[in-house]
Amino acid sequence: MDSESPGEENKTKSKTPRKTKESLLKQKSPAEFFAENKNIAGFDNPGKCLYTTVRELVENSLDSAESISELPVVEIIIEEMGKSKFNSLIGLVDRERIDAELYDDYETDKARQKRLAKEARAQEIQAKNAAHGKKVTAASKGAKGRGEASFYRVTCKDNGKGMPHDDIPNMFGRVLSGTKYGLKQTRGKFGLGAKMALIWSKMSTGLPIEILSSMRNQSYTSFYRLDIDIHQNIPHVHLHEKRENKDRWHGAEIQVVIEGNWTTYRSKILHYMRQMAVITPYAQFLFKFVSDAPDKNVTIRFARRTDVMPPVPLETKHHPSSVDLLLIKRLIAETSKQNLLQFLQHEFVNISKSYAERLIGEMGPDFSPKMVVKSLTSQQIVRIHQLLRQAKFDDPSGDCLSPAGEYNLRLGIIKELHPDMVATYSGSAQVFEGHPFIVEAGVSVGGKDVKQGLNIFRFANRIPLLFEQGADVVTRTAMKRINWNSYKINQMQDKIGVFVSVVSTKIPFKGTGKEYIGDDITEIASAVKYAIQQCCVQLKSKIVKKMQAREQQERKRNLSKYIPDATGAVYNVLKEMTHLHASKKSRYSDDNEELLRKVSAGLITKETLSEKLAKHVEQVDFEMALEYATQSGVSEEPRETIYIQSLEAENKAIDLCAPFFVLRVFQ
Ligand SMILES: Nc1ncnc2c1ncn2[C@@H]1O[C@H](COP(=O)(O)OP(=O)(O)OP(=O)(O)O)[C@@H](O)[C@H]1O
Repeated sequence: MDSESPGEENKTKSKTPRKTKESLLKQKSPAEFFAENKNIAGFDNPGKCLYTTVRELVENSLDSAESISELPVVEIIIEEMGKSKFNSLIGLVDRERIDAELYDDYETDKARQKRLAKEARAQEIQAKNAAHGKKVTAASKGAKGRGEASFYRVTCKDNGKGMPHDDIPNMFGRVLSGTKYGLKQTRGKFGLGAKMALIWSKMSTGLPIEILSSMRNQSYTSFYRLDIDIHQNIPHVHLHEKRENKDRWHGAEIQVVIEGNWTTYRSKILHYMRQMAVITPYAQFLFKFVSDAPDKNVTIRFARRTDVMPPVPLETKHHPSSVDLLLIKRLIAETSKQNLLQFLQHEFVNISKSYAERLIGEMGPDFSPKMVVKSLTSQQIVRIHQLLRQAKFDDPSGDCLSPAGEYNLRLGIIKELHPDMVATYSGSAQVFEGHPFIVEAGVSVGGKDVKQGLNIFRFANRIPLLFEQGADVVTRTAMKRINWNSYKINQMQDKIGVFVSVVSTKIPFKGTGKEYIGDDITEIASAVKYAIQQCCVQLKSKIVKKMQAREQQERKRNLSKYIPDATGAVYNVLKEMTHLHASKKSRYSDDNEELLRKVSAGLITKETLSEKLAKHVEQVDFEMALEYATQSGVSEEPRETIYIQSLEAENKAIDLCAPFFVLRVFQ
């Protein structure tokens, strides 16, 4: 019963306390919960909703193509719709404002004058700043009303696996349903993303989602237009049909119309796409933003840069030390194995037959290898759980994971930042709560459009993470736990790029928005620190060599600087000596006499002295460079490959051929 009748309320008032509305027991469906708390899934405001919708659709597309080892081709189109276009889409007639004062953005004439004057002043300051080369910030726009919503049709098309016809309604219309709950490295996990896009579309435009999909070798495509019943968390299908699939296309095309804000989230969306292209260089992306104002249109094609895909991540079994009571019960309910021995051996990783027998022996007299696993009592299951938590097991292997790979990471960094130097490192698999994980890192110094200080790029299961940077384990480690100075890197002045990619069967994201990995997991924090440090060690030796080369150049420059003065002084002394010698005021040894004769004959001049000294500096410098190169094993000089041809019998000459010359050596 929802509420009591007023009459009854009055009657009971004095006797029993009134039952308030809040104290009535109610239930909420998961869809209702997420609709009311959409921020925890990354749907905070219209701008962020547009960003997260794009993200969820793109990540589903990549998961889908990779699951069938298809090089991904993903097209994402955001079509901006003015209010009129949107209204005509839903069959609503545009209305002129009659009562202007009713509106949130209404301004009196006086207020308008005031605002315009303020804007003019701001523009003047901007112009002055620009003239003085100072940074110009975007001028604030005129007052904008709350109600001025922008609508966008977001379409994402891929060449992935597609979906079985009958599963589509639940995949898109039932919150917390998906195919990625297994123990496997995937971008998606919660069974929520696509549904949140639909819930937001329902909340902001009232429009359903449209899905076109076909699986490999399927003669038809499935078309669905569907909605979600938020209160019951069930799909509500408006239309579904099977259409002819002449081209045998496979993949999915999802279309949703939502409220958004391109202006505020444009740069985030483009950054996301760019970073996704960096970490997924084997995918081809076409991104389009289409507006009524053609100058706002954006088309970016992120070309495929390699045909080599990382291996497909494999589904793995649970590690015995990571399971809880609920999970053990579920595994027992779902297992096809008959007895306890088979169950332990086959439903977990790292339990061999002999180890399973030892474990069963340890469980106590109530247990035997042959006992029927489905007949275990609750107490017995608790005993199993206790033992699994205490016993020793080998760590899970990282073979089921699919890291980006050092090659891809390096490729991405070079493409993104064009750095002066870069180092990468790929760690071995480690474990957190029974889940294997791998950390890869890259650190770069210098580059184009890179700001001074730390520029951090984070990836988790090959998803770029753009929000909540401050609390993330990578940011904290890079800022607080790396002593950049000790690697000859200046944390404040150098342009440092830090790229870290973590892959795992379970990424411990904080929140369902998949925005960041917390800093409280020691295993991950220390692996991240180690990976960054390994890159820094490599960079340090490069930096030291560069510094030595620079010092050497400096020394040469300094020595050369004094050549004119030094030769001038020496030549003046020689001139003086020549005079003294000629006037017989001084006598010199034979060697010196010869020298003085050359000076008076004009064979030794200021110029010849200077030439000789310059040659000497050159020689000393060359010898030092050689010594340095032999010591450090580097040759900074450009090399030219030359090829030796076979000896010719007649003239016994060898031709050394380079692209620009041939050197013939006679014997
Ligand atoms: N483009 C697609 N191609 C094939 N299957 C898809 C596609 N998009 C969604 N799906 C299917 O729909 C399911 C639900 O997708 P949804 O985005 O709601 O959740 P998820 O990707 O499983 O997890 P998460 O909420 O973490 O993203 C997926 O598990 C997948 O099976």
